Amino acid sequence: MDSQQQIIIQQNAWRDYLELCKPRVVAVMLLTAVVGMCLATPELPPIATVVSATLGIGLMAAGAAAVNHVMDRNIDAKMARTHRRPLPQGKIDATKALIFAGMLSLSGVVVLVVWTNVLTAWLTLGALIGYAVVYTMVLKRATPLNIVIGGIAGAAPPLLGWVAVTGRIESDSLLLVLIIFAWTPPHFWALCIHKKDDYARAGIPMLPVTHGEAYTRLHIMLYSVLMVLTTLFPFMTGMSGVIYLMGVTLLNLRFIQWAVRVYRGSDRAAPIAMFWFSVKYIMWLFAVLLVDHYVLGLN
Ligand code: HEM
Ligand SMILES: CC(C)=CCC/C(C)=C/CC/C(C)=C/COP(=O)(O)OP(=O)(O)O
Repeated sequence: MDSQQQIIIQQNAWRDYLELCKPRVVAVMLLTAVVGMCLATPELPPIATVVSATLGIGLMAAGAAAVNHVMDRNIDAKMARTHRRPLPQGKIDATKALIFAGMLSLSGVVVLVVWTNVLTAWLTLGALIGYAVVYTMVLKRATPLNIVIGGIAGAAPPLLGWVAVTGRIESDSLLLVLIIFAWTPPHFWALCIHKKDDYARAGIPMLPVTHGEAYTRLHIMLYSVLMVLTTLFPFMTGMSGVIYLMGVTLLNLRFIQWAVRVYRGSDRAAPIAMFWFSVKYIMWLFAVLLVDHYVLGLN
């Protein structure tokens, strides 16, 4: 093998390791964490805290994602959506991936303990265990309520960002957690309807597999309404102002429109379109929270 071929293989190996980190999901989580940091204080949060907390939370979230790739490698091999991942393809073996996950997670803990604060490190460790162990190893395989409960881990980043800045758990930060917590079931179940056969083949008890599509569509609708209600809390408590209210109302109208289309069930493309909209929705919602915070300077 010549040196050029070796370089190409090494470049591809890095791409595989990056894939273990679920970089796009983690990036959006970090957006919600940074917004948590910004909303925690009327001034700009200290830049050193923003850097260390983003790095630490990012490393630990990536570590959790890599553990998920290891634990789910046999399931992933059976699903069309995931069978090309590095572990099912044999591009990375499980031991190496686990060492990689351990290194990411440990360096994340060190960054948070040394440069952020210990409470943030503990809470992020809780989220890591919540996703990598409680959701991935237990709930995902056990109950169709897996993502309702497991969603707490994915919803944690705004709290983690907030605590990084203040050192305390404050009630306003929990409102942001609540929004992502209520958003997660419609986000995931929409995809799940589209990928129902995949999950059935892999023997994973996701809601459309265990309770059928109609039941799942109804629950997407119910959780969407619940989510819309939770998005009003930041305005009702005075944490955010009218810019947020106007922005989130537009987003909510579109979300409910998608939920209705999915609920009706006649448009086969609606669930996957709703899933992709849900990703844009959560990014825009946190962007609007940020704009509102700095333009209106309410808290
Ligand atoms: C336990 C809770 C959650 C579950 C079960 C879940 C499930 C999923 C699944 C199965 C995908 C498809 C991944 C793929 O095909 O690679 C996905 C994509 C995505 N999720 Fe979630 N999700 C959860 C929480 C979150 C949270 C909290 C966020 C961000 C705040 C998020 C952001 C995203 C993004 C950005 C994508 C698109 C990734 C891409 O571009 O490929 N998810 N989610
Ligand atoms: C420390 C911290 C903030 C931890 C959160 C970690 C994290 C990356 C959560 C991601 C949520 C997610 C994409 C779940 C899907 O898992 P799945 O196994 O159901 O989906 P898959 O089939 O695509 O792997």
